[in-house]
Amino acid sequence: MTTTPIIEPSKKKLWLAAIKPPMYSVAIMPIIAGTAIAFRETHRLNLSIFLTFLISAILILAWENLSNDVFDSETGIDKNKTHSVVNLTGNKPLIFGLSNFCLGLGILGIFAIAWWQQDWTVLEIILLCCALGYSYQGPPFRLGYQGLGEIICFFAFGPLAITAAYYSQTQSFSATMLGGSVFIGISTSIILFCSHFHQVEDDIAAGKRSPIVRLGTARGAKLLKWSTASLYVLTVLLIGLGIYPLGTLLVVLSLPFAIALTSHVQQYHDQPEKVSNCKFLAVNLHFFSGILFALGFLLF
Ligand SMILES: C/C(=C\COP(=O)(O)OP(=O)(O)O)CCC[C@H](C)CCC[C@H](C)CCCC(C)C
Ligand SMILES: O=C(O)C1=CC(=O)c2ccccc2C1=O
Repeated sequence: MTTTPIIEPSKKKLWLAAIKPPMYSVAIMPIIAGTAIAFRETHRLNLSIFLTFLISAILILAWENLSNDVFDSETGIDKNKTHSVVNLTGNKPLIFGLSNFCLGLGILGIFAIAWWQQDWTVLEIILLCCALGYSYQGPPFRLGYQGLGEIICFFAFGPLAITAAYYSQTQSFSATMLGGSVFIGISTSIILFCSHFHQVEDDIAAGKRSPIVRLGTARGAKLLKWSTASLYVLTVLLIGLGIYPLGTLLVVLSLPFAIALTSHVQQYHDQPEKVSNCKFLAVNLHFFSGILFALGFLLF
C-alpha cells in the first residue's frame, strides 16, 4: 500500500507567510497617494517628511500585525495557524514587546513630522488610526470579531491615512484629498475581505462573525465582484465630476488584476486551500491600481 507523504512547509516558508512582506504595500500606498495629490496641487515635495512617513507607516503596520498574532493567540482563533509569529516562536511576551517597540518607533517618526511642522494634526490623525487598529483586534473591543474590520480598515487606510499624508505636505485639507481617499480605502478593505474566505471554519469555532461567516462564501464572492467594479465606476464618476484628474483613468490598466482576483474567488470561494491565496491577488490589485492612481495625479 502506498501512502501520500504529507509535505510540511519549510520553516523559511512559514516565516515568510508570517511576516507577509507584500502586505506592507498597504502601509505605503496611502502615503504615496496622499503625497501625490498634494504634489499635484502645490508642486512641492518635502522629501524628509515623505520618507519619515513611509518608514513610520511600515512600523505601525508591523505593530498591527505582530499584536494581531498576540491577541489572536488569546482567543484560540489562531490555534491551527502555523504561520502565526507567536506559534512559530512560542514566545508571546517577546512578540508583544517587539510589536510595542515598532509602535513606539512609528509614533516617534510621526511625532518628528509634527515637531518639524509645529502642528499636531498629523500626530492626532495617526493616533486615531492606531486606536482604530487596536479596536479591530485588542480586548475588550475585538471589533473584527463582529465583522466590523472592513469599515475600520476603510477609514484608517482611506480618509484618515490619506488626510494625514496630504496634510503632512500641505498643512491644509482638500476635496480631492477626500475623493482620493475613497479609492484607496475601498481597495485596502477588499484585501481584508478576501483574507476571510479560507478561514470560515476556524472563525466560526472562535466565535468570529467575519463578513464571510455572515454572508456565506458564494454571496461573499458576488460582493467582492461588485466592490472591485466600484473602484472603476468611482474613478470614471469622479473624473466626470472634476474631482479626479483625467490621468487617473490609468487605473483601467489594473483591470487584469481585478479580473484575476474576482474570477479566482468566484471559482474557488468554497475551497479553502485554493482560495487561501486570494488575499495576495487582492494585494496585487491594490498595489497596481494604487500606483496607477497616484501616477494619474502626477502625470496629467
Ligand atoms: C492585522 C490585520 C488583519 C489580519 O486580521 P485577521 O486576524 O483576520 O487575520 P489573520 O488570519 O492573519 O490572523 C489588519 C487589520 C487592519 C485594521 C482593520 C486597521 C489597522 C489600522 C492601521 C493601524 C492604520 C495604519 C495607518 C498607516 C498607513 C499610518
Ligand atoms: O494578514 C492579513 O490578513 C492582513 C494584514 C494586514 O496588515 C492588512 C492590512 C490592511 C488590509 C488587510 C490586511 C490583511 O488582511
